[in-house]
Amino acid sequence: MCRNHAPAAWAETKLSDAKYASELAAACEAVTLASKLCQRVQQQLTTSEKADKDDASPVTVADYGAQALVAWVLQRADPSLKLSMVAEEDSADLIAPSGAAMLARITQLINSVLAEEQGAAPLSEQDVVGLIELGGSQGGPQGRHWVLDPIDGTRGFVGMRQYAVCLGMLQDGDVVLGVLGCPNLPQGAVGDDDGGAAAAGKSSSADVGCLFLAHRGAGAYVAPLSSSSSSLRRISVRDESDMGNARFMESYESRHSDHSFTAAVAKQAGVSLPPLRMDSQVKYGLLSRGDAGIFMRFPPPSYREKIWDHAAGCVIVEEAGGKVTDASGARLDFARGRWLDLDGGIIAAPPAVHGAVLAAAQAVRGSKL
Ligand SMILES: Nc1ncnc2c1ncn2[C@@H]1O[C@H](COP(=O)(O)O)[C@@H](OP(=O)(O)O)[C@H]1O
Ligand SMILES: [Mg+2]
Repeated sequence: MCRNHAPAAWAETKLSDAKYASELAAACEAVTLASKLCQRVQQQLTTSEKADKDDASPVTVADYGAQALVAWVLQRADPSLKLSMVAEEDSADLIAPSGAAMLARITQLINSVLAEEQGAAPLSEQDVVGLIELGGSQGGPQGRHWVLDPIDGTRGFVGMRQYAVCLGMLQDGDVVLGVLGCPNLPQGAVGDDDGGAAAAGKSSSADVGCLFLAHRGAGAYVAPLSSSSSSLRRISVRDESDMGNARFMESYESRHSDHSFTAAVAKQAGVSLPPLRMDSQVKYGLLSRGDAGIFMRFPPPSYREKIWDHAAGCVIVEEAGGKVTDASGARLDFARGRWLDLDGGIIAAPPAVHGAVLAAAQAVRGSKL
């Protein structure tokens, strides 16, 4: 029996008596706690770590720490169930002799967050390894699997831009819950194109930090990350039929998504505003909140997408009234294991706009064959 109760802010919404309300409450608690750990690490990044974007250590500590905390909350919420979690990190590097110092650093960080935020007893290094190893599930079409990216947008995290803690719940092949913790995202509308760096610079201010959440059939919502249990707002995509006013979003990193291809698709579709480039699934949140009208992602052909990079964002967009497909128009299938095999790329937008962008993408693809 899941012990989490629906927060007070859900009272007037369809969430309060929704089928997976207690699981969603646990997911929100898990993502909020993991986001606090990430914020703590990001605020402590030294000048040299910020400057050297290839130094993986701070983001590695936060990645492992966030994964262990999410597993800790989910397991505590329902100790009677064996947790199945498909998550990005594994313990191999930590249990190797060379990982001893890193494991000690992660355990110390987790314990300081647990003591301050939960008043919980400290975990041992063994506990931490065990929690991280819970993320090794293969997922699949049957039963319940949690899907976690502990830090999506690792380059944004180190670059002091946008990143997100992303947690979805897959039930018999369908993603039924999604939660995104976005510590650097302003609560007000975002319209600039600096990759979110300006917002990250103000990350301690009260109006920065968002929690997006969705329950299949009960809507998509946003709350301030710091007070998500007391405040909630239903969100929906902005159906912009005038493509001249539509803004599209794509990856900040051009190696993750082909910027020249999306520029050609935008031109073909009649989109004239410049793109909004941001790291991570924050983009799905912005689409769901109506800050921008289109999301496009076209990775190199050899790249294989993973389910944790899209599961939470996808259900949030769909519950906000949007449509998410691959480049041939098929819905994303999260039930095939850890990988998300899809055709060409991802397009997300309100239904009418989606059709126009899909047609434009297919025309541009056709012209390049
Ligand atoms: N060469 C590549 N092509 C496409 N996606 C890539 C990539 N290398 C990494 N990624 C994925 O892109 C994600 C970030 O997406 P975005 O570009 O929207 O910020 C990364 O998530 P992580 O940061 O969790 O590793 C990673 O999974
Ligand atoms: Mg990711």
